Amino acid sequence: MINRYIIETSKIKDLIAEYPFIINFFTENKIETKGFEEKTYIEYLDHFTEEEIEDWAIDKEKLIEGLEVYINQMLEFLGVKEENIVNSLTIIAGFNKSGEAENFEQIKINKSEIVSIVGPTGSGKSRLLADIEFTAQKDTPTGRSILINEEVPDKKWRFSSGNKLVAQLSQNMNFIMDLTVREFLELHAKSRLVENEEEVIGRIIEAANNLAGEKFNLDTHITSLSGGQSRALMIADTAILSRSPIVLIDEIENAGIDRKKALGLLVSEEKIVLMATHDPNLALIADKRIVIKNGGIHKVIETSPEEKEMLVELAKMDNIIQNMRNKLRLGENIDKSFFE
Ligand SMILES: Nc1ncnc2c1ncn2[C@@H]1O[C@H](COP(=O)(O)OP(=O)(O)OP(=O)(O)O)[C@@H](O)[C@H]1O
Repeated sequence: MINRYIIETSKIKDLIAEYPFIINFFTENKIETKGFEEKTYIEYLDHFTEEEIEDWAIDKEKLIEGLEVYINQMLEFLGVKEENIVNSLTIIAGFNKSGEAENFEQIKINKSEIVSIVGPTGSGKSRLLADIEFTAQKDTPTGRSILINEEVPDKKWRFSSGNKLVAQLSQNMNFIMDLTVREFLELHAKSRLVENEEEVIGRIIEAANNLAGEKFNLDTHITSLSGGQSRALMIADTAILSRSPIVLIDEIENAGIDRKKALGLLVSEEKIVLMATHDPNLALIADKRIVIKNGGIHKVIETSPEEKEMLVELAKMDNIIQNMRNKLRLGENIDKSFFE
């Protein structure tokens, strides 16, 4: 929570760095802070002449109080009450399936980082995700421990349902109830006590349509969404509405959505993203990849500059394939011009 003291004493540039969304408040209230970055908000408000205050009906007290309320409401909405902020997740080594110590001491993953998890079938990728979800403390088959913000996490993460540490996005989204997209999102928004429900629902449907190939709207029934559309909806819902600071994704390669945009959306909401994937397009977007072998973390590879460079070529290849797919879908013929 922010209080009046912080607003009165912080420089405008520090307020913007800490609470970037206040730019919206400034714009809405026609507050032009350019040139005043080094001043406090109060100093800015004090620079107006009596005449200007009268002409523009500037209500200083209202603008100070308004900013305080705005910041606190946004923090509440974004789920960043102080105690819920997760800046880092640390995995402390345990043992592989043969009982040998894992090949590392600890791995720290920071907010807004993407980490991919690779390894053969049955090697223990899901086990690692489960350790994180359960915030293991040497009490799972791997003997690993998980730290949050470099400390043994509060038990609330394990047991509270509305305040989960981890949101899981899995390959199969089976909707049981036949609701419209709007009813479905309203249910979620209500259970998460969102105040500006309409606005949030609007943002989610827009983000989801940005990810999905074919558009859908709020009156579409969720049971009639295609696989790609429902996944896009779940990703947008998780990114925007979920308070869980950590998102685990299980194989989104065949999802029929714009996967890169989906990752971008999740990361822009300051979440830690761990995803099991073997798709080079995604695995190389990650900052690191954890390689699992025989139940243990075998090594951690930092994505190299060369690999990052290859993403450009990979994106072109991916585009060619996507275009071919679209043509096929539309019943057209494919020719070699795709490779030119
Ligand atoms: N370090 C470990 N010690 C003991 N058992 C382990 C360890 N790691 C994984 N296991 C067990 O091995 C089995 C397979 O692991 P898991 O399901 O996590 O594999 P996976 O890599 O997710 O496989 P898939 O790619 O098929 O989904 C599980 O029963 C899991 O509990």
